[in-house]
Amino acid sequence: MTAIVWFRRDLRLHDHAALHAAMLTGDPIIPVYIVEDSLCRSAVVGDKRLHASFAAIAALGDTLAQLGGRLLIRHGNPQQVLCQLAQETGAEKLFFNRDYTPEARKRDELVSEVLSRLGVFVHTCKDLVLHEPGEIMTKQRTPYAVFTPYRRVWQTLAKDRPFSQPTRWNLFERLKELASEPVPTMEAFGRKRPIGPEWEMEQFGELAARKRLQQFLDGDIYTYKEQRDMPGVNATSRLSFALNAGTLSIRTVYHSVQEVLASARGEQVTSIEAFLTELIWREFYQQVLYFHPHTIDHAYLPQFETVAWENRKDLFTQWCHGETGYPIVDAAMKQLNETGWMHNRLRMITASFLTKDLLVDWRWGMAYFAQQLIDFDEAANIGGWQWSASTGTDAQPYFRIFHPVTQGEKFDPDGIFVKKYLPVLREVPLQYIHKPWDMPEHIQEQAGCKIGFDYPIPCVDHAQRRKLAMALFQEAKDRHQKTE
Ligand SMILES: Cc1cc2nc3c(=O)[nH]c(=O)nc-3n(C[C@H](O)[C@H](O)[C@H](O)COP(=O)(O)OP(=O)(O)OC[C@H]3O[C@@H](n4cnc5c(N)ncnc54)[C@H](O)[C@@H]3O)c2cc1C
Repeated sequence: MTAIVWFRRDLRLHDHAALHAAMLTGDPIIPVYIVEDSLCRSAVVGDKRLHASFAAIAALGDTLAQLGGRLLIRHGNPQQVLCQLAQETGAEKLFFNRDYTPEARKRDELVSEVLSRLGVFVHTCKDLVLHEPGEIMTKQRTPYAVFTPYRRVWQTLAKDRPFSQPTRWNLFERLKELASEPVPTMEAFGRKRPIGPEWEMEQFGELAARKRLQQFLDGDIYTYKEQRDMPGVNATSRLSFALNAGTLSIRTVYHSVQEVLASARGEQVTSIEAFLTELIWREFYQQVLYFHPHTIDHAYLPQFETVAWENRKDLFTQWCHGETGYPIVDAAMKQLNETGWMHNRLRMITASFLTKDLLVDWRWGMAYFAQQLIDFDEAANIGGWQWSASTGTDAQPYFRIFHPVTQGEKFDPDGIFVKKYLPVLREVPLQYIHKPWDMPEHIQEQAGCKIGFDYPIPCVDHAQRRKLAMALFQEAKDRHQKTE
């Protein structure tokens, strides 16, 4: 018998549930990745995000080649590709790891149905999370909508251990004879490849992910709690791409952290626990989306579905380009546009600013993040946006609105982050760094930064917009109450 292992958001060989399950059968294995061309051509996926995925696929292909194997690459719709591969090779089993987004579930159900009809045994595994949607429910068997009680239950449950590595790779012997496309390239899809050492292919593979985890465990995890909100310090794990592309498994991360925790003392323990809490948020949002698929483009809280957003295109464009005149917002958007990643505190600040200061619909910002982020994860992105826009589960209340100046002063007190991404502000004295419009003219001259010329005048007045935002939310709430 032969088993196909379909790689998707799990681009690694270590601690891979579906691969492990397939190996246990003792059957020779055909590893395959299916490229969905329409997605690679779609503007919904930006160049940086696409490049990072291609690089992770290439790294997996290289590792398999070093083992004397090969990653088959095929293009097309998954059920057709997999049916054809099963017929071509006589494979009677298909293994893959479960994914929980509405689109992925639809695709996987179809694949399972079509292949089962062909007589192929379809085996799916838990791999993306430690606890799947449905494993943690309230006493009334409803999904949790509030994080803290969800977290409490999550913490009490036993966790799967990482899977052991096979000592011998039993790969399909005619693997090299099977037709395979080359690893997809940016050029093939008419895309621009980002340039610079940080974009080298090896930065995105399994090996790089394991190194990043080790570095984090050797240092920043011990100070995570006090430094995690400071974008200038850059002390978070930066594991989000690896966890979403699956170049690293969540079991490996969790159990490695547990080992570090076992020998930690005092403040270190609180810090490590704060990091673990973030991993729980990741799973919390997976189950929110699973049970509330409409939150993909509708507010979780129905009372805020009809907020009368202004949706001014000019303001949205200024936000996308980092030209709002508020340094912490602009520097954050530059970080996103240049690196494909943004610090969590800044994701909250920019999302709050777009929705509550610019009064632009959260769905616009969410789509922009989805295009730009290399660590894009549908559930986390929806969760983060709806939290910031006050429309989601356990969200920031709509009347608690981030002040873009005080957020900057609190979380980038030395202006290190702002100066890094907005070099035009480098000579601006610290007292003005988060409100450069307050600089007297002679200081603007000394700093080489004329407001309105070298750096924009704020595009809106925060105090006014805050009042307007609160009124719009209140109106939506009142409208909803009347219709109930
Ligand atoms: C508006 C908005 C949009 C977001 N979009 C995404 C997204 O598309 N993809 C994504 O992975 N995260 C998203 N997040 C969550 C968070 O910002 C990132 O996971 C985090 O910044 C990644 O950096 P890190 O790996 O250094 O995080 P760390 O602080 O080191 O956290 C470790 C891991 O925990 C998980 N995590 C941390 N914070 C959150 C969170 N708030 N929600 C869910 N999981 C979390 C991630 O997997 C992360 O890698 C979003 C947050 C907001 C506010």
